[in-house]
Amino acid sequence: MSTAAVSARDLSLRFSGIEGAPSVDAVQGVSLDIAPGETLAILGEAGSGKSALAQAIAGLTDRTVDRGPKVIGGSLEVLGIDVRSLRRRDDNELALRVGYVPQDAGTALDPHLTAGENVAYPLYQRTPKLDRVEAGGIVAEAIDAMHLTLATIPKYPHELSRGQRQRVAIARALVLEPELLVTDEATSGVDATVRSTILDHLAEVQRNRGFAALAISSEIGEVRRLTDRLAVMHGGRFVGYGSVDEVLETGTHPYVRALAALGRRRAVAV
Ligand SMILES: Nc1ncnc2c1ncn2[C@@H]1O[C@H](COP(=O)(O)OP(=O)(O)OP(=O)(O)O)[C@@H](O)[C@H]1O
Repeated sequence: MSTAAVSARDLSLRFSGIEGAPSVDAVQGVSLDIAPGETLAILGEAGSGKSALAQAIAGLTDRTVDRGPKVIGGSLEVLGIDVRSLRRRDDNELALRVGYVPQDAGTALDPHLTAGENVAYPLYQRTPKLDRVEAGGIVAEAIDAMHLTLATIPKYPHELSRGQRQRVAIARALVLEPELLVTDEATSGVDATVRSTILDHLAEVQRNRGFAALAISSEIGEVRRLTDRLAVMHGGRFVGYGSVDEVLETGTHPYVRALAALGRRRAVAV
């Protein structure tokens, strides 16, 4: 039997407060499974703990990054690795196997590097002496997989549109051919048409490569395009978990009811 891509049991995460601020219990008692090749989408209002969960699943905790969330309870295994066992110095194994597209990833690209150099960055982290021609080929393929033209490669982030920057960030997250892709609102701030194109390209790459994915989204329509599996977060907890229809039809939490009503109104409008 193959190992689950992600397995969390009763997981709780806390941010320690900085400069005297109180700590924040961002995630409380969450359990979830993602099988190899499967996608789980997460919906929830601002501040419900989605990003904290995404960070921990990407292996970014207080042990590996500054101001990362601390696992304070339960367990979290990602690609067979106990996230609690990661250390700053040896966290590379997960970093190289999990692609992470953080919130506002496009804005987080290095402004001093071209799009191509941004995408190549993880390749050189893994293999510092990688042949430049080989790296160029891999970068071109990654750019092309997100349906960006090769003319994008020498451009700097400020010369690209927001949608193009998001796609460069996704290409960068995919360049090492990760076994798991974690996206934190990969299409936020991008207009509806471009959003739809990006989702199609992502789905295409996933079909071809078969990686598992955790996709944080802010929109039920987007979730339906990505997957049939949904978790809904509210106040750090899961208030719905299962197939999209099952969650929306049987969920009793007011936030889930509101989501279901919104979905119905949209369906009527279409
Ligand atoms: N680095 C941090 N240090 C302290 N508290 C944090 C940190 N990051 C997030 N928080 C707090 O943890 C809680 C959960 O935040 P999180 O970003 O995970 O929510 P979210 O659902 O992703 O929200 P959004 O959609 O706004 O990003 C919030 O109360 C937030 O203010």
